[in-house]
Formats: sequence, structure tokens, C-alpha cells
Amino acid sequence: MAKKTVDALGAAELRGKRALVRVDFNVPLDESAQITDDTRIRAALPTIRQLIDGGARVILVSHLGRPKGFDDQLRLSPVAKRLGELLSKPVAKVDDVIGPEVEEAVKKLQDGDVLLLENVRFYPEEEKNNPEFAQKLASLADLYVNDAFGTAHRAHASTEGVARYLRPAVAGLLLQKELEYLGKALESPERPVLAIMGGAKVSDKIQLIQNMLTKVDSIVIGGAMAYTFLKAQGIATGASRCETSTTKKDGTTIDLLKLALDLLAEAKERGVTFLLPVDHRTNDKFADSDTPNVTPDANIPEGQMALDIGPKTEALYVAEVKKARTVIWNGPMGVFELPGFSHGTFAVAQALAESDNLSIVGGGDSASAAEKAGIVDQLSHVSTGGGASLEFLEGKILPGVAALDEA
Ligand SMILES: Nc1ncnc2c1ncn2[C@@H]1O[C@H](COP(=O)(O)OP(=O)(O)OP(=O)(O)O)[C@@H](O)[C@H]1O
Ligand SMILES: O=C(O)[C@H](O)COP(=O)(O)O
Repeated sequence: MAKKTVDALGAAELRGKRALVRVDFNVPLDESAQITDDTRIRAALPTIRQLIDGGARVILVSHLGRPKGFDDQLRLSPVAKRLGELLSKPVAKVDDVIGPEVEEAVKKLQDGDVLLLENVRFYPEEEKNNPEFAQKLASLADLYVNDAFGTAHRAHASTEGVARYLRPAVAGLLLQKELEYLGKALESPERPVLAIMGGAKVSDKIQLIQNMLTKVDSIVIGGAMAYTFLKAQGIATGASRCETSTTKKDGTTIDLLKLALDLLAEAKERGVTFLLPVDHRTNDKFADSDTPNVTPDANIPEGQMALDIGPKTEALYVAEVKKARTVIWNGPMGVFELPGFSHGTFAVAQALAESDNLSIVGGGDSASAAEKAGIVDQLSHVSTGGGASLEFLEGKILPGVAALDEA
């Protein structure tokens, strides 16, 4: 990687210096805001430990979820607690991101101390990449480290803007490791290459499929994204979560149903196998069930919500995984957090574990699903980035990486 990393910082650049470290602590939470998977926190430990050992004063900044303003459910306090346990040392936490309370807490830091700021997305300025906000963040520290691979595809104030005002701006060890691994693995992948896409961030990820069609031999779709493709073809989607349009930052609207049809046509033209669910597991509400309904075909009855792929789809997707030599997976096949609707996700995970293909699973919830399925050791790589790994594998330049100092 041609970017400077924390390894390049000598003792004089670290001891006593305030390091603003962007991490991706966007971890899955349950209904009572308890962390259900701490993979992303553990993944940031090497960089944090290296900075502590070097005598830096570590100021961590992260987002959690997609809040609209301050939201008590999405505070980072449980993360500070978990991080403290993992580091075996206290982690101070402030309830703001900028302002007097934060400045006071930063002033109190001693060499080797760790402070976690509040959820940076409580400020809309973060996602707008507002220069004044970025400047205020930058003013808290003497150097910037970006270790948030999972958020490196976002040009936000704490991932991109801040590096304009704070130098040195270097990559953390996780960011470096992810870029090196993914870069090498996909230089000339063994074919056939399969992309498995699912999850809930439909409007974000459906827009990545076009580029992906030029890189892969087959795509299988599960999760909520599947219903956009089915609806576009006139198949009933019942009460399932189904995104049909999205508004871009510039205010223009994208018709996702039209996009879905265009993608299906392009896949056909390019000879890319494109598989969609042929049956589903459903419920009449967003809740678990010991006995989910199974639809006889791809249509979802009125009032029913598809929460997982069905058994016939599962078999199709498992067969596709077994045929592939390289598999990239982002997004669970269903609401795997509910045991009755975890079958499709775990079946695909099991197939990956049993195959000897190169397998890369990426994303906060996808990594958590792999962990829950007990297959992490049988995968080639578990990336902390979902959207980020997809965009990187497509050959896009990640803004959070581009902003850093050259090596
Ligand atoms: N059929 C469905 N209906 C509603 N939600 C679904 C469905 N299938 C999957 N999901 C939800 O999708 C979520 C995960 O999607 P997401 O796109 O965030 O994946 P990810 O692996 O976390 O990737 P990233 O790191 O990019 O966020 C899970 O919480 C899961 O419950
Ligand atoms: O979970 C992720 O993919 C990252 O934390 C980025 O989150 P975002 O999609 O809300 O920007």
C-alpha cells in the first residue's frame, strides 16, 4: 500500500502526542443496546495498543448506526465499556464529539490514556463532510490515524475531511491489513468468481452491482435486496421490506425497480449467472417463529413478510457456492438474528466452510453471522468492511484511504 502507516511513526512523533483515531465501532446491538458481536472492536486493538505503547494520548472517534441527531439508543457508552475490558485498562468516554466538555477531557489525558468520543453521526455535519466540523475535530489532536476500513468508502468529516487539517495522517494497522489482503486476493482471482449479496442496505449496495457484473461469473441475491429484484419483475413481495427508490445526495431520485431490471438485462447480456430466491420463509410480523411459513414459489402472500430465503433457494445457493473457486459474501440471506430465520444464512455459511475455495466474508452483520455459524476459521478472510470491501474489490478508490499521507 502506498500510504504511510502508524508503523512509520517514530517515538518522537508519538510520545505525548494526541492521536485522533477514526475507528469503525459500528457493532451490531440487540434491542436493549447490548453489543452482540465485538469483532470490529477487537480488530482495532492492535493499532490502539501500538499507540498506547508509543506513549500517545489516544482519542477515538466512530459512528454507530445511522442516527438522525442525538439518540440515546446509539450512544457509544457500551463500546467504551467493552473496549476497556479488552484493553484491560479504563477507557474514558465523553458524551459529545466537539466542544468544551471534549476539550477538557482531552486536556486531562496522560501519555498512554484512551478517550472515546460520542457517536460522530449525532452531528449531521459528519456525513455532509462539513469543513468547519472537520477542522474542529482536527483541532483536538496532533496527528490523525484512520483505522476504520469499514467506513473508508464514505467521504465524511471524520474519515476524509479531517485529514485536510491534520498531518501526519496515516493508516492504522487494520486498514493496512485489509487493503493488503483484499488487494492481493483479488489481483487475479481463480474463476468462477461468485458474489453473494444480501442484508438490508439495499439502495447502497444495489448500485454496486453494475461494476460487479464486469468482475464476477455469478451473483446470488438474498436478504432484503432480493425483494426489489422480485418486485421489479412483477412478483408479489407482500409486506416484506422492499426498497423501490432512493434519493441521492444531490436530491435526484433513483428508481431502484428500473435499475434492478437493467441489471438483470445486463447480467444476461454478459453471461453472468444471476440467481434470486425461488421461495421464502415468512411471518406475518417482524418477529421470530419456530415454524416459519414457507412459500411454494417466489411470490410472497399479502400480509406476509419474507425474513429468510426458503429451502429450495438455499439448495440452489449452496450448489453455486460449491461450484465457485472464489467467493465474496456481503449481507446475510435473512434476519439471522432471529433463530427461526437464520437457516438460509447458516446454510450458505456452512457451504463456504466446507468448500476449499477462496472465501472472503465482509461486513459488520455478515462477520457476526460467520462468527455465530462457527465458521470463521474455515474462511480465507473476514473483512470488517461490507460496503467498503465491495467498493474496494470493484476497483474504486476509497476516500478515507485517498486522504492519507503517501508512504
Ligand atoms: N429479509 C430481510 N428483511 C429485513 N432485514 C433483513 C432481511 N435479510 C437480512 N436483513 C438484515 O440485514 C442486516 C444486515 O445488513 P447489512 O447490509 O448491514 O450487512 P453488513 O454485513 O452489516 O454489511 P455492512 O458492514 O456494509 O453494513 C441484518 O441486521 C439482517 O437482519
Ligand atoms: O457497517 C458498515 O458498513 C460501516 O460501518 C459503514 O456504515 P454506513 O453504511 O452506515 O456508512
